[in-house]
Amino acid sequence: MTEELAVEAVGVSKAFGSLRAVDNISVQVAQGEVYGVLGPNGAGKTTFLRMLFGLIKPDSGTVRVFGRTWEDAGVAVLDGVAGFIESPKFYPYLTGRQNLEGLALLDGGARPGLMTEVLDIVDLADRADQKVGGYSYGMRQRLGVAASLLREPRLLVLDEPANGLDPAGIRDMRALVKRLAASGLTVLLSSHHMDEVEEICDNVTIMRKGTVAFHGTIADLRAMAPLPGHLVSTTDDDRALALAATHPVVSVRRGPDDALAVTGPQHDVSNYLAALLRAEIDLLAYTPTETPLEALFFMLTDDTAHRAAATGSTSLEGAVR
Ligand SMILES: Nc1ncnc2c1ncn2[C@@H]1O[C@H](COP(=O)(O)OP(=O)(O)OP(=O)(O)O)[C@@H](O)[C@H]1O
Repeated sequence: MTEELAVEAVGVSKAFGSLRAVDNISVQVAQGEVYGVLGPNGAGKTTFLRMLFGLIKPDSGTVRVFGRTWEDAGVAVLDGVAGFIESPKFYPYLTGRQNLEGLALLDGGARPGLMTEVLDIVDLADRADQKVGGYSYGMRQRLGVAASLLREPRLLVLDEPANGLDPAGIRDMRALVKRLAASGLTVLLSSHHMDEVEEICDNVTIMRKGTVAFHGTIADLRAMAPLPGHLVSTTDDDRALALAATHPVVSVRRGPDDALAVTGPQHDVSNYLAALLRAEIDLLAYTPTETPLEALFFMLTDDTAHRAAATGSTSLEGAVR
């Protein structure tokens, strides 16, 4: 017998007036996997997650969570599901532990030892008795995960958990999600960072303007990604261009800002750069442009504003491998 899916959304749509925020989305999340819903701002990720939690009702389509629909089971659909949409909210004048105790009480109490366990998991045991008002944004996000874990869920749903975090906060949040996944918990998270999804997810749905732009494994996604690109400045660009003829796998063209745009498999690019040095052409600057997966994300989602902000780059070159 095949195992019941954690989430099965079939042909789900939601419009706000004339805006089709989610347009015929189908997603299957298997138990035990980390599933990413990726897309730029306004792609429809939060609207989709809201429908899973029953916070809004789809106009059409079916959402099943562990086999149950809202129509059949009502709020019992959420048995075994926890998480947060947008940022979790806490009382700033209470400690982290007091906030969690209050939430546990509302849920009918937590089993002995659970509070300590969840504080340990989210790495807040040392700070649990300090007021939340003094917590960093990352600590509040982690406390939000702790609050979800108090329900001992089988499925954890996180809406952009790393949004607004500094690099250390992002690192801690990713490490936390990986720990939770390793413990067997199913995690469904939304993100607009390709690197986050690549690092922690098994499968991904990329959304663009309410629709699915890509759906598959991270390995499938990598296979579609364009080759890595670099901007290179040398002491003699004319000779560097001429030398490119002996490295046919590598594409070398004049790029923006007088740099040479060098594209190709990483190993061949390295060989080409070594050949430049042997020919006594020095490198003055060497800058990777967006990563191949970032480039693919921008291609799939047509997210030009985000892309310019993220990379300062204006063109995407390179063959599809
Ligand atoms: N309650 C609402 N009423 C009207 N429009 C809405 C409502 N909720 C969302 N939208 C619109 O639906 C679209 C999708 O929004 P949604 O928040 O789902 O996107 P998102 O992918 O989560 O974006 P973000 O990364 O910015 O959170 C947006 O254009 C948004 O303005």
